[in-house]
Amino acid sequence: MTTKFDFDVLYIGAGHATFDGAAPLAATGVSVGVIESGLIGGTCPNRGCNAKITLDEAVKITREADRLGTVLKNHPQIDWTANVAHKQSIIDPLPQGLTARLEDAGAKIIKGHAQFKDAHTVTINGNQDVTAEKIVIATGLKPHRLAIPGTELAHDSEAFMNLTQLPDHLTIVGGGYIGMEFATMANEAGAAVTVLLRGDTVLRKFYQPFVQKVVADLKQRGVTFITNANVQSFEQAGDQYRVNYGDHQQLTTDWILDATGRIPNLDGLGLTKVGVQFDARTGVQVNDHLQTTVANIYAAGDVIQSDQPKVTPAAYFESKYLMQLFSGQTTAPIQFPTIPTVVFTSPRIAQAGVTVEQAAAQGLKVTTNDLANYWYYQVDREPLAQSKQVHDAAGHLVGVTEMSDQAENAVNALLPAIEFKMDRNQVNRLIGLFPTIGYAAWHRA
Ligand SMILES: Cc1cc2nc3c(=O)[nH]c(=O)nc-3n(C[C@H](O)[C@H](O)[C@H](O)COP(=O)(O)OP(=O)(O)OC[C@H]3O[C@@H](n4cnc5c(N)ncnc54)[C@H](O)[C@@H]3O)c2cc1C
Ligand SMILES: NC(=O)c1ccc[n+]([C@@H]2O[C@H](COP(=O)([O-])OP(=O)(O)OC[C@H]3O[C@@H](n4cnc5c(N)ncnc54)[C@H](O)[C@@H]3O)[C@@H](O)[C@H]2O)c1
Repeated sequence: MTTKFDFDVLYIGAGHATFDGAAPLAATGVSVGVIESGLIGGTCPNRGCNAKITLDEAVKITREADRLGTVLKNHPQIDWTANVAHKQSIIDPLPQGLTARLEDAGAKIIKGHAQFKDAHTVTINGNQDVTAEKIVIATGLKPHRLAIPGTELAHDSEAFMNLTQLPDHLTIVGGGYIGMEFATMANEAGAAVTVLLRGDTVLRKFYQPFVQKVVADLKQRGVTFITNANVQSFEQAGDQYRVNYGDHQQLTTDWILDATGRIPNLDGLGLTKVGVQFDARTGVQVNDHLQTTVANIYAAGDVIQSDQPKVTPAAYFESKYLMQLFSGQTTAPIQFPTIPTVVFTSPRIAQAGVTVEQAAAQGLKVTTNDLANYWYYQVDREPLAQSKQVHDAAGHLVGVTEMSDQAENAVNALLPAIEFKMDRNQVNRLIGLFPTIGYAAWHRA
């Protein structure tokens, strides 16, 4: 591109929004720099998806072992301390592997905190200027913290996943992805769990009848849900903590997880100085080329204002799009494919495409499959397994939502049919391995 600057493209942040595209971009000969203040890989590998799914594996197994109790001789239990050590052994090598992926492709990694000096220059740790023709803001999200007295006594999801001892009683504020996934893990590992909800809705972006079944199951397993909790303050109470909520109500707990959402990570970035428009709550404004209000500055991943869910598949796709844009493979606006989402409760709830609610509004046909009645879901005795398929008037599958232990795999299997609007003949030619969850899902496409 140019020799006027240190780099053709400089990324701020080294998460999925960067590395999935920055490595192949560097491999095309474009000169690429990546600035990272923390661990290479960002949230997903180090304190998000990979860490969480490793801890969850034992949850899935003990739940299944429970159901197959009459078949299995010894009932397994989760050793939380060992589980956290196992998680650490899985994620520890990831930053090094991702560093190699970037550097082997020719990208240069610069460790430190970046702040804009002008539209082409960022200062690292206040003392080193780096210039680039194009700069990508990919700084992700950080935990939102409740603005109440004692908020410093609460912790975030990363701290929970690093707990070497499981607290006897855990209080979780928030009923979103983190609240529900972590309530599931802590409950199965043996902690008493109380979830404090702002209103009475949990996982509001997921199909509510499925969510209600998952919540009812967690209640049956001992998790307490307090609706309209209006959390007011946290206080130290000896070795424990007091949570003041509602109308002079209190509970005592050993550990508090603030799971009230995540907000754009724009600390000390200097966006106002260079004229990049942003909103502190919703993120950096971008157009349909992921370009900010400053022409040579782009943004991708969790940090952008977008209708897409704040999940790795969206960050991955945006990163790949910028790679294509910067290497001259495209000039077209970004066109998002179907971005699927899943909450890793037990069972999971996964969805892609048109939701059941949207289908109702659009008059589309919704079919229900009671998967618990299907023999393959009876192999591991799944009591909670159902799926909903949405078809358009021509019979194309346009949406699916599933609640089951392998809902993520079922939805993955159906993505091509949704994304490429396959007709009946095409669907009929996709013959999956039998017996598998993918086959079972295709059977219903
Ligand atoms: C607990 C948890 C579980 C999750 N589970 C899933 C899941 O199962 N599936 C899924 O799809 N998604 C999941 N997510 C969401 C997923 O992690 C994010 O969507 C994804 O990581 C976004 O990538 P990103 O590159 O946009 O941001 P990040 O991965 O957050 O990367 C941003 C990077 O920028 C760095 N940075 C910030 N400011 C600066 C600066 N000024 N200078 C230098 N560096 C800076 C940060 O240190 C960070 O490394 C989870 C998130 C959490 C918190
Ligand atoms: N499986 C996945 O893909 C996955 C898993 C974990 C996290 N994530 C990502 O991380 C992000 C953050 O997750 P999250 O669960 O923190 O956020 P979230 O937005 O999913 O949920 C936040 C919850 O906190 C509640 N809340 C907000 N203020 C409150 C208050 N004052 N009192 C009580 N409750 C309050 C909200 O009503 C909501 O239920 C998600 O948006 C998601 O993109 C994804």
